[in-house]
Amino acid sequence: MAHIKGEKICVDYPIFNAPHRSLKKNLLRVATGGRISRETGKGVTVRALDGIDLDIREGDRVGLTGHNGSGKSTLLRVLAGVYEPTEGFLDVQGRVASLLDISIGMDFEASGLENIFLRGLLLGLSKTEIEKKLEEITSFSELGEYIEMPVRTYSSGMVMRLAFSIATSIEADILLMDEWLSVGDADFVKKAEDRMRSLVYRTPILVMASHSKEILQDVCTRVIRLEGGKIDCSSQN
Ligand SMILES: Nc1ncnc2c1ncn2[C@@H]1O[C@H](COP(=O)(O)OP(=O)(O)OP(=O)(O)O)[C@@H](O)[C@H]1O
Repeated sequence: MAHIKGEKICVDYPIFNAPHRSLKKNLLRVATGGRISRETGKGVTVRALDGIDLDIREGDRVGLTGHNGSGKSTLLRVLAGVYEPTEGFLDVQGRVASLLDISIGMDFEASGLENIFLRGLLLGLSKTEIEKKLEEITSFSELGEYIEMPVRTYSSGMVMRLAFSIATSIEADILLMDEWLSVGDADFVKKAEDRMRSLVYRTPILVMASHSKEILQDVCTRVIRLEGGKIDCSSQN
């Protein structure tokens, strides 16, 4: 069974070359960002996550919301295994698909077809799995003969179509997203929306950050609000 369990997760970012002198207190009283600390001997750090407890099970579609700098992307990266918690415990059971930056790792000198393999491998698919999906991904992208051309010859919208078609072809137990994905021109957007929904509803667990109340209400079964790296318990539903 897919499952995410976290206890008192903290993430500190060390800041190199940061000024050691604090600005006046009234300037520091801001509504955004993690807590900046200047401990002697430790240098300057930003505590982006501060004691996060999580218990996410199959069937949960969890929305992460909160101000800029409240820790949403950091939490997604911790769940994706990009960052290790500085403190606390995290157990992620299941195959994780991270759609945090769908065009990362794209080789612009390689063809669309070659990029399907490259991206597929990065997403954790085997070569055989990618071969099985090749036809479907190519046809969904509607890139026609361009699929055999180097990606550097694509427009930015064409690159996103390709990246989106690959990213949404995966099968995973846990899906991580930074905002609802929507790409392409008016015609493509409609079918991209259907494809996103199909992916989200067939994946046992979704964790998605979003600033859109409508998307969170529409897609998620519960919402976690982060505030300065902590869970705002009063806002959970
Ligand atoms: N690479 C980094 N180095 C240092 N500090 C960082 C880094 N990435 C994020 N932070 C800090 O961590 C805190 C949380 O940032 P994070 O990107 O997780 O917030 P967010 O909720 O995703 O924000 P947004 O809504 O703007 O995307 C902020 O205070 C930010 O300044």
